[in-house]
Amino acid sequence: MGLTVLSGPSGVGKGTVVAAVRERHPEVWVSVSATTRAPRPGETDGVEYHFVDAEEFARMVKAGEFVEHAMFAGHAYGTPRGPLRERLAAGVPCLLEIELLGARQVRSAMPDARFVFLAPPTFEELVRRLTGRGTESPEVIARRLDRARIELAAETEFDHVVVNDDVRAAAARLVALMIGS
Ligand SMILES: Nc1ncnc2c1ncn2[C@@H]1O[C@H](COP(=O)(O)OP(=O)(O)OP(=O)(O)O)[C@@H](O)[C@H]1O
Ligand SMILES: Nc1nc2c(ncn2[C@@H]2O[C@H](COP(=O)(O)O)[C@@H](O)[C@H]2O)c(=O)[nH]1
Repeated sequence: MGLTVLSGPSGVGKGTVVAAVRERHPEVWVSVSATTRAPRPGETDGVEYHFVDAEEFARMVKAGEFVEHAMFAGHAYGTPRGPLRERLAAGVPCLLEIELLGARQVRSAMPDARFVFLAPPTFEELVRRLTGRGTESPEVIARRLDRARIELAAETEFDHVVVNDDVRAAAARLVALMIGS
């Protein structure tokens, strides 16, 4: 139980696997991060993210409102502290979907958390997924793939590796690690 951190390169399918977990396991609470990036079509403020501007993000950092925060491909992302603290205190299984630098910060602050790396079946498949999603420009895709190489090299820092070959199977493996079912 407690806190699980899910990381993995951009486009591997973290959001898709987390959505599958939520569908079948409403008892799992998923943190909603703050970000300075613009919403993608179909994203709603307060659902996928709290979309904030750089000034508000800086204020939140200064006020100590984040458990962790990091820059990723030109935008800031952070995990709000208050909601996570409340759910953990209530004994709710909590899930953070965050990139590598944030995961390392959580590892330092909360070493008892469980750290899971979501890996692609192959690098070529990762490129196909990221490109096929169609949400980023070629320049942003290139930045995210540069970062993906760094993230993939850090796989061994994690307690568990789940390969996202099939969404339902990967979600089931993640839940089994989180709550043992
Ligand atoms: N197991 C899978 N097989 C095939 N396609 C997948 C699989 N999992 C996810 N995808 C597809 O890959 C694309 C990227 O998935 P998703 O947006 O969930 O990735 P992500 O890791 O959350 O990315 P980011 O970190 O950039 O937000 C989506 O188009 C999604 O439908
Ligand atoms: N360190 C953090 N990383 C986060 C957080 N929320 C999301 N993320 C990660 O950022 C990248 C890009 O996300 P995208 O939605 O723009 O594709 C991805 O790896 C997310 O997991 C956070 O609060 N802190």
